[in-house]
Amino acid sequence: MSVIDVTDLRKAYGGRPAVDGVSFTVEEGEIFGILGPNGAGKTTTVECVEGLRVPDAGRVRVTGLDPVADHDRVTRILGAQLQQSELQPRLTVREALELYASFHPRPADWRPLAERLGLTAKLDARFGKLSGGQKQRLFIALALVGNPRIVVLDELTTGLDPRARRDTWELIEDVRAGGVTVLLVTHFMEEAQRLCDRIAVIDKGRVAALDTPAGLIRRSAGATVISFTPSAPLDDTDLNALPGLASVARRDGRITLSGTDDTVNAVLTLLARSRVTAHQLRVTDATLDDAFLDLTETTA
Ligand SMILES: Nc1ncnc2c1ncn2[C@@H]1O[C@H](COP(=O)(O)OP(=O)(O)OP(=O)(O)O)[C@@H](O)[C@H]1O
Repeated sequence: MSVIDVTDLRKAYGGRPAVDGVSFTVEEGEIFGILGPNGAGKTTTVECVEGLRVPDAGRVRVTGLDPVADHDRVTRILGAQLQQSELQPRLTVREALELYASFHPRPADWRPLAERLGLTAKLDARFGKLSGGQKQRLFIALALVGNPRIVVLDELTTGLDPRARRDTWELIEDVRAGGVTVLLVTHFMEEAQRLCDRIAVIDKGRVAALDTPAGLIRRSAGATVISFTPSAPLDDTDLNALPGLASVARRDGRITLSGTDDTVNAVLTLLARSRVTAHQLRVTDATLDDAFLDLTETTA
């Protein structure tokens, strides 16, 4: 069953389209990622889902409700991560958690949430005195304190150190295991690959691709990467003629090719025919990073 339906969403600022016909559906219980370069329209899209922005055209539904017309009901179902400016600097962490819990009819117990997010020692600290990472963790706690059915997290782990980032990922997995649907805006490929069931890659206000992380990697042109240091120079013309080739890069005498399994086989044949030995030969799957660059480059 879908809990978020976005159909042909459009939103322009001063005549410049920021979101230009975006459609996607989020199923109940999934972690759905929105990935895209800076300025692609990700935040505008999720703000329309949250009812914070009014679309110019298109249709947005959250559990069948219109986030603008039914804003109060939608805010009870959907927990959103706050922007920094929305919290008073003098408020303590405890006061913020109690205040936000009081907004909801059936809030979560904020104490275990604070514990899980490493905020227990900071309960009496004022918001204005928290580090960037601590503020970020508080925002995540506030998004979850209302026991939402859906949570929208925009730049979830920006500003967190690697340990806190991994802890947060585990927390999100727990949240999902508890039946909550997660809509996640992220720049981090590792985060998207680890957490998301499906990802919409947004570029220039449009959906460039929508698939599972593995599906996005498979469909990108250079799904397989082969790298080696040749014992003798190889001719560019021969390399560029390889079947299925997506990219060639040379650096410090090392050659890195991306393409398909056919590319790998053909380069091995080429090496054997040229009597060139490949030192430190590595064949790896492309990462979501590679797929992302490929998908967002080809939609100009
Ligand atoms: N309030 C606004 N007024 C005018 N232009 C805006 C406004 N908000 C966003 N934009 C523009 O709309 C486009 C999309 O912005 P948006 O914040 O949705 O992108 P994003 O994908 O979330 O970017 P980022 O990853 O950098 O946060 C950008 O060109 C941005 O400059």
